[in-house]
Amino acid sequence: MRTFINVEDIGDIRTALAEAQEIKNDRFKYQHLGKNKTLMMIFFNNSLRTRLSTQKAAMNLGMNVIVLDVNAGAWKLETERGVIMDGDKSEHLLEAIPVMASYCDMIGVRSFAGLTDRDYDYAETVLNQFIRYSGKPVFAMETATVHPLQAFADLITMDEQWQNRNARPKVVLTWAPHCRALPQAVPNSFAQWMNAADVDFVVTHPEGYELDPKFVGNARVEYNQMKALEGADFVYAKNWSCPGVTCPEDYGKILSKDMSWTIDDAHMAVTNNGKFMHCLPVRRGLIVTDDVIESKNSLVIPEAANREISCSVVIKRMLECMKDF
Ligand SMILES: NCCC[C@H](NC(=O)CCC(=O)O)C(=O)O
Ligand SMILES: NC(=O)OP(=O)(O)O
Repeated sequence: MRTFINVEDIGDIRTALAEAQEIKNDRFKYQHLGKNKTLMMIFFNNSLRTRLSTQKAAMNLGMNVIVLDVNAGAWKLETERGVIMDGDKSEHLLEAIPVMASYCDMIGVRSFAGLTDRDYDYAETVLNQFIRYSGKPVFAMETATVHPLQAFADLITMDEQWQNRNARPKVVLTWAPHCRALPQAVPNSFAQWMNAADVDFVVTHPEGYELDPKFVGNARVEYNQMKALEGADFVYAKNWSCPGVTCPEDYGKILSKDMSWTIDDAHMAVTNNGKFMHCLPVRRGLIVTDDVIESKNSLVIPEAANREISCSVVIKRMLECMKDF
């Protein structure tokens, strides 16, 4: 594996899930693979889980880790070409990338959507520059449009919960209100991975929040949230800003703060004793009530714990390929 961005990069899903369990049973089994190899994690945005779980996964695999917080101590980086750099940005990404790459063997990138220029965000401009100019294997640690390490961890968590059940689970991705405009990376990747998994997948959100067809595929979209949640086995809540699919000028905007979409006991009551899921960090009182997130049906902590496992599979596969290039 040379890049990890989309679900196709992981290949057969059942094989990947089996590999995840193998690693979970013995996290240090492949420690020899990373000896004298260095992972560089580059953060343009904040993180708790990704920072810690990725570092832990790399250490389990015997790697050395360098973490760069671009906004805390590094020169401010210009990311666009053709600009006169007379502002506060001292260095261009096109020099910084090969320099950073010269100190490592593998790169993880966190770079959220700017939410002002849809074409720039959906072209994954920053991530693709890392792929093109670093010459190293690169994985997304939440970029402009995707968060595959999260979606893979979510799938591992659901697989663990659903073991030995014959029927396909009903999985509902539901929009929920938030006070800030958030990216679409988490719902995009969740939708992409659920479409690839063997589940009955439904997406619900207010009108105007339609996700990009590239990710939502043929998933059922239901605008009535309560109807969508009926009989759900898994409820995946997330806020996202307007993806600009039906109305490009609304890209990145908050179209609704409708608090009737907040997941509370009344929402969970219509599910099939459904499990509550969220990638975290979550704002209580907006996305979900205290009672639901603290209930025995809440999977938010196991999801976060499985971030170490999903990342271990990805780094392991990249290390295994290194001898090939
Ligand atoms: N990596 C997990 C989610 C990161 C980001 N959330 C946030 O920025 C929340 C920030 C806040 O609640 O202030 C998102 O939605 O994509
Ligand atoms: N879920 C997730 O990616 O969390 P962080 O933003 O804290 O890394």
